[in-house]
Amino acid sequence: MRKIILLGYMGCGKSTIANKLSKNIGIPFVDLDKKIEEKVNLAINTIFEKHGEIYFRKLEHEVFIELLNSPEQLIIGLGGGTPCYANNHELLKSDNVVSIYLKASIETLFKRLSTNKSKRPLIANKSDEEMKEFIAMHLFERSFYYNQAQYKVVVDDKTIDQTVLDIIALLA
Ligand SMILES: Nc1ncnc2c1ncn2[C@@H]1O[C@H](COP(=O)(O)OP(=O)(O)OP(=O)(O)O)[C@@H](O)[C@H]1O
Ligand SMILES: O=C(O)C1=C[C@@H](O)[C@@H](O)[C@H](O)C1
Ligand SMILES: [Mg+2]
Repeated sequence: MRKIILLGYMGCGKSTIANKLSKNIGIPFVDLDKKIEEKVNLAINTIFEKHGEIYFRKLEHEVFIELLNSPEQLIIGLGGGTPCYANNHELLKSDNVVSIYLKASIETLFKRLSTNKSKRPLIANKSDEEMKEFIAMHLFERSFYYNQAQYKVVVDDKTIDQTVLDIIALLA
């Protein structure tokens, strides 16, 4: 069954948008980060601390494949780094997959992340200045992978509902 995949940088709104989209179109939403946490019964932060990022990326790949192979129709919200590791970007073009990059500017990401960074291990300990610099560099490095998505929706200056409507228009 078809999978609708939302991807993009931390804070671009994958979980928020996917939740609302799920309610609007009646397709269940699964958040990859949450699935990973459930599988090993540890928070993402703890997985990074205890086992390191390489372990996390292997787990992330495995759980992503499991979700893609599940028989149900699903909306899948990826983790911010998912497309950038383990050739996951190639899976964005699989049969029965609609992949959508939620594209946010550095300013939008900075605004959204600065109020809520403690659960995001890659930025949790950075000052505002360091964070801005980090987002700019990291987004640049990752853009190649994000741009492998089939569709792109710009989210800057849009409400949650506007972005959801843009996605519904793409799916029609
Ligand atoms: N117009 C908007 N669209 C989406 N999210 C918004 C919007 N305005 C504010 N936000 C806020 O941006 C924050 C980041 O959103 P969210 O957690 O959904 O991002 P994410 O892409 O799932 O991040 P992560 O990769 O870290 O899981 C949330 O606090 C959300 O409420
Ligand atoms: O951008 C990233 O690499 C990450 C984003 C989050 O969704 C989590 O998957 C984790 O914190 C790593
Ligand atoms: Mg999320």
